[in-house]
Order: sequence, then C-alpha cells, then structure tokens
Amino acid sequence: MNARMPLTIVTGFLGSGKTTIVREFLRRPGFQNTAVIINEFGEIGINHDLIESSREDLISLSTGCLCCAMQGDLANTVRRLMAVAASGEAPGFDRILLETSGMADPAPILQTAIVDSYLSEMLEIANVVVTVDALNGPAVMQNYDEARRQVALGDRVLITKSDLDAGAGEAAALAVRAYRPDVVLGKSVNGDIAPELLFEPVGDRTAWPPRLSEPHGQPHVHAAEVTTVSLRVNAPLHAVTLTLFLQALAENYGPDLLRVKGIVAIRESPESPAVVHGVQHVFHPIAWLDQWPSDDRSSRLVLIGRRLDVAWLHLMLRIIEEEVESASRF
Ligand SMILES: Nc1nc2c(ncn2[C@@H]2O[C@H](COP(=O)(O)OP(=O)(O)OP(=O)(O)O)[C@@H](O)[C@H]2O)c(=O)[nH]1
Repeated sequence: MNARMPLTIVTGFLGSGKTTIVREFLRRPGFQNTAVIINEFGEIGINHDLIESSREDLISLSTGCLCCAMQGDLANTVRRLMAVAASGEAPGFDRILLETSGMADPAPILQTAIVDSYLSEMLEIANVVVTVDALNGPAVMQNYDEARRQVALGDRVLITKSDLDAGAGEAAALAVRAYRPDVVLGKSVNGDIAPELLFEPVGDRTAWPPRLSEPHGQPHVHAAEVTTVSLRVNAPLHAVTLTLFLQALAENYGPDLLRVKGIVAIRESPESPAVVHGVQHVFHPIAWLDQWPSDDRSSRLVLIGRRLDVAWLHLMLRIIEEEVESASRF
C-alpha cells in the first residue's frame, strides 16, 4: 500500500472564513490536485457555488451534519473520489481538504477518520485548522460548545478578519491562547495564507487519543434551538429588496441570527448574482459573481439561528418585493 493521503480538516464556527481559505488555496498554482469535501449545515449547499475550481470532479458536497448522522458518508465520499482518480478518467489528486460545517464538532469526524478501517488505511490526518473570527470569535467561544470544541481540537488556529479590526484580532488571539495555550496561532486575511499552513503537520498525532477520549456513542445535540431555514425564490429580486430584507432580518432577529448566506438573482444585473454573507450582527459587503456558477438561476438563501420562522421569512421577502415593485412603477 502506498503512503497514506494527507487529510486536512478546516473547521471553525459559522461564517468565520473557512470557505474563503479553501477558495484561495485552490487558486494557488500547484494546489489544484486537492480533492475537497464540503459539509454544510442546511438543505441547500451554497459553498460549492462559491468555490471555483478547474477540477470540479474533485469537489464533493454533503449537506446535513457530517459529525452526527453522516459519518458513514465520509468513507463513501472518499471512496467515490478515490474511484474517480483510479479510473484514470481525470488526473488524480494527492491530498484531501475537508471543510466542516460551522456547527460541526470535529471530534466524531476525527474519530471516524482514525477508527474506520478504510479511512485509516487510506488517509493520514495532516492537520486540523480552525478559523476564529476576530469580530465575534471570543463571544461564540463563550456561548457555543461547538466553537469551543473546534478550538480544542485544532492544531492550528487562524484568526480571520483582523483587517476589519486589528484590536479585535488581538483580543481573539488572547481568548484562544487562554483556552489553548499550546495551539499554533496564525492569521488569515481574506484567505490569503501560505498554502503550506494547511498541510504542513504541526503536532504529534500520537498525542491525540486523550483529546478524543470523550464518549461519542450518541449523536451530539447542536446548540439549543439553532435551526436552519432555506429560502428559494425563482424570480429575480430588485436590488433594494435584498437590502431591505437583510435590514428586516437584523431588526427582527438581532443576536438570534447567527448566519445568512446566499446567492441572489438581482433584476438589475441578471448575469451577475449577488453573494450575501451575514455573520451575526456583521453583514459583509455584498459581492458579485462574474457569472452564474451553474444552470440554477434561482435565489438561494440559507439562514441559521434561533426562532427562525420560515413562513414569516417568505412573507417578509414577498411583501418587500411587492412594495418595491409597486414603488418602481411611479
Ligand atoms: N474582511 C474580511 N472578510 C472575510 C475574511 N475572511 C472571510 N471573510 C468574509 O466573511 C464572510 C464569511 O466567510 P466564509 O468563508 O463564507 O465563512 P465560512 O466559515 O465558510 O462560513 P460557513 O460555511 O457558513 O460556516 C464572507 O463575506 C467572507 O468574504 C477576512 O479575513 N477579512
């Protein structure tokens, strides 16, 4: 049997910058031979559309929670990727990057990779890289067990978004240090990191079993009451509808809204969909894709938070669009 293939797990709380890092990594020359497994929380996957790759065959998506019910899915996904490589239909790959969902506990995923006979034969865990958002990382570590467990299991923690507030970046680094004095700390600004940071092993893997010693026989329960809602709208929306809808979300849900992300068809720019990212109270500037990533031209929004009411959300979006539409006729 050949050397095992390195697997790096990129984890971190909702919206902390995981996809941004993976996307930038795949853009670097020499790193396209990387198979990517993306696991998202929510029925509609968005991240896949936000990662451009010349090697679409190497991107694999799973929605639902890999760390709970879908552990068998990891072995199946790796098998599928290996089969494509072995078939010779496409060039192979020499490493695997797994992006977990923002609510994932990485422990069961690691445990599966170590214990599953197929996975342990094929893969060697190179690194667990954790993203911590400078703006809200300390608060989520305080409030969410998932965020603490991600940091607890990381080999390397990257503080993201310190470009938005350098002081917050330092505070986030201190909070991580206080919790994990031994961890290797770095930072990522808009995903611009030395690619080696992802695959260069940091720690001694044999020192790991004690950190994985908690029982994981039962699927763990995600943070109380956090649910996910997916909205899909077929007709393009006015640009101002999107702005007003995001404002309405922030006003109505406040701290109960943990994450909004989506691809939105805008009437004024039919060929360039808008990409929306909200992370708790921070709404990142809307970005525009040069083109639609697939034939699916519907708007897709995923919201994660507490008290989310799908009927209210659909109604609110419809009412705003109707009002904007009638105002635009004058
Ligand atoms: N200013 C700034 N924005 C960033 C940085 N990293 C990520 N972002 C923005 O943060 C938002 C969320 O980033 P993602 O990479 O989608 O976060 P994620 O962790 O993959 O999100 P989930 O998959 O939903 O958990 C996007 O608008 C990014 O452009 C950074 O270093 N600086």
